Amino acid sequence: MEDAGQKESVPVPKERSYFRDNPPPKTLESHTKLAKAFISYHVRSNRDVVMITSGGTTVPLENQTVRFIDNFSAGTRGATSAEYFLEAGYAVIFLHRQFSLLPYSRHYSHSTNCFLDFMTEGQNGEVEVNPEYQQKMLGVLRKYNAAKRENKLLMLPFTTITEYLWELREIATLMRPLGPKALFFLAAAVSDFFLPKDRISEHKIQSSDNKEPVTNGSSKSETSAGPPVGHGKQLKIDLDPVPKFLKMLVDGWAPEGMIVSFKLETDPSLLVFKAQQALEKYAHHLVIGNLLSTRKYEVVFVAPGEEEHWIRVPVHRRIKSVTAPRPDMKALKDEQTTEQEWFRG
Ligand SMILES: CC(C)(COP(=O)(O)O)[C@@H](O)C(=O)NCCC(=O)N[C@@H](CSSC[C@H](N)C(=O)O)C(=O)O
Repeated sequence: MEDAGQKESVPVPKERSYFRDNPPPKTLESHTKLAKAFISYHVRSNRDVVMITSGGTTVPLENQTVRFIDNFSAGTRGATSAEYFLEAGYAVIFLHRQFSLLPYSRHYSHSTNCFLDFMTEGQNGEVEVNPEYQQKMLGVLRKYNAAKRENKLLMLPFTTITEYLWELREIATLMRPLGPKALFFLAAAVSDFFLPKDRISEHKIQSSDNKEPVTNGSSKSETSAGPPVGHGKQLKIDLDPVPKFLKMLVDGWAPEGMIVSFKLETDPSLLVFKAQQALEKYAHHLVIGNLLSTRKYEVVFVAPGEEEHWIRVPVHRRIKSVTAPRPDMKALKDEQTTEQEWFRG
C-alpha cells in the first residue's frame, strides 16, 4: 500500500496550474456580474451573442509594474468588427485592452482624429460640432446610443495576459447557455510567453550595476531561471510559454460555441500554413489570417476542409460579418461595397 506521503504527485496540466498560480484580477467579480446579467438578458431574448476580444495583452516584468512586454494591436479590427456585428443584430461583449480603440468612439479617438478638431465655439460660447461633421457624427452617435439603449454592447477592459485569460474563461463559461448562439471572435493580440510568479521581481528591475543581482528574495541559483536582473549591461529575461488557451476554449469553456481566431504573421510564406496548423490543433471553426504589413488591405479565411479564401480591399469588398453562428461558416458573406471600413477602420 503506498504511503500517502509517497503518493506520486500527479502533474497538474499547465493550463490548470496557470490559473492556480496566477490569481484572478480584482475586476473579475464585477465584470462577471455584468456579463451574467447581459448574457441572461440575451438568452431570454433569444439573440446571438458574440464575444469580441480586441487589443494587445501585456506581460509585466515586475509585480509593481514599471516595464512590460506588449503585443501589437491598436484595437481597430476588434472595434470595427463590433460595429458590424451590432449592425448584423448581435449583442456584443467587447473584451478589450484598456485604452485601445472602442466601437463608435474610435472614429473620434485621441489616436485617429482628435475629437476637439470636430468642435467649434458657438455665438454664445457654447460648444458645437463643426457643421461639416454633423452628418457623420450624428450617424455614429445614433448607432452608439441605440446599442446602449437596447443593452446590446457590454465593454469590459483588460491589460495583462492573466487578466485576459481569467476574463475569457469566466465569460466563455457564462455564455454556455447560449449554445450555438454563442460566437467567439478572437481579434486580441495575445501574449505567447509570460513571466511566472516565482520569477517576477516585486520591485522595479535595477539597471545600475549592483554588487548583488537584484532578486525578489527567491533563492534561485545563478544558473537556474531566476528573476530578470540588470547588471548595468543586458537585461536577461527567462519567459515561459503561455498555456494554449484556444484548446481550453474549444474543448472546455465553450464546447458548443462557434470560434473564430485570428492568426497574425509577418512572413507571408508562413501565414496560411500556420492558420491551417491552428485549425488542426484546436479544431475550431475558422482562422482569419493577416499579415502585420497588409492587415488593413487583405485577410485570408481558412476553414476546415476548404480552400483558403483571400479577401482584398482593392476590390472594394468588406466582410459583412458572420450572419449566424453556424459551424460550416457558409454564412460568411463578403459583399461588393464602396466602403472599405472593415479593414481600414
Ligand atoms: C491584432 C490584429 C492584427 C489587428 O490589429 P489592430 O487592428 O491594430 O488591432 C488582428 O487582426 C489579429 O491578427 N489578432 C490576432 C493576433 C494574435 O495574437 N493571434 C494569435 C492567435 S490567438 S492567441 C492563441 C494562442 N497562441 C494559442 O495558441 O492558444 C497568433 O497569431 O498566434
